[in-house]
Amino acid sequence: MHVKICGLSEPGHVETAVEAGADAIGFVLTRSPRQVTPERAAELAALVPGHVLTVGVFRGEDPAQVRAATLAAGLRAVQLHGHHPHADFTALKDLGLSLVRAVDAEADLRCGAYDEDLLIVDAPRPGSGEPWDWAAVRGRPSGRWLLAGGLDPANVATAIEAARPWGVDVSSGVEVAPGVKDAGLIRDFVAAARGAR
Ligand SMILES: O=C(O)c1ccccc1N[C@@H]1O[C@H](COP(=O)(O)O)[C@@H](O)[C@H]1O
Repeated sequence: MHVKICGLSEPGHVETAVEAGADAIGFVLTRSPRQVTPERAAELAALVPGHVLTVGVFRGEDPAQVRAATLAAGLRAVQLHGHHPHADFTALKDLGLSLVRAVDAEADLRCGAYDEDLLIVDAPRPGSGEPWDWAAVRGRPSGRWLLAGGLDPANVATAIEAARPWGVDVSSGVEVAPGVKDAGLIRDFVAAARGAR
């Protein structure tokens, strides 16, 4: 089970996520209570070992803005939220980074349909912490895909059982307030996701 912890902004929480065994760590580079500057993301990404993927999270920015921020932060993957056209992914292909397409359940759920390397199937409002009907997508996405949206340490095993994803992604569910992560919740989330059947 691939586990991504998203929206980190403090060095201690990055270290906690790495120690807990996260496979990917997301830095939000778009408007959000979790937004960090590319310079801050670069400082935080420097704490992440090579086996853990560092991801820049965007929503609504054009490819030129995404390119500039991702390169400034030195990240290894780009996550585009919303209904970006195929051309936006094509425009970023030459970066040689992993491309992640993050959409709601109404979108095309074939991983790779937009030349992306990884698909995230998320709630209609990304980063809101709102649970949704995870079981509704069971069997629909193809390829490597992460389930996101309203997951937390207490419900992630149920969500995995319901949707059968390749991995999971969380932001709000490991926080005590919007944008304020909690080390214990990060550890609990990784352990619960890994322990799920
Ligand atoms: O986390 C954010 O603030 C955010 C903002 C804008 C776009 C995406 C964002 N995060 C992504 O949303 C889901 C997690 O949502 P939740 O808070 O756990 O319900 C995940 O894909 C994050 O990468």
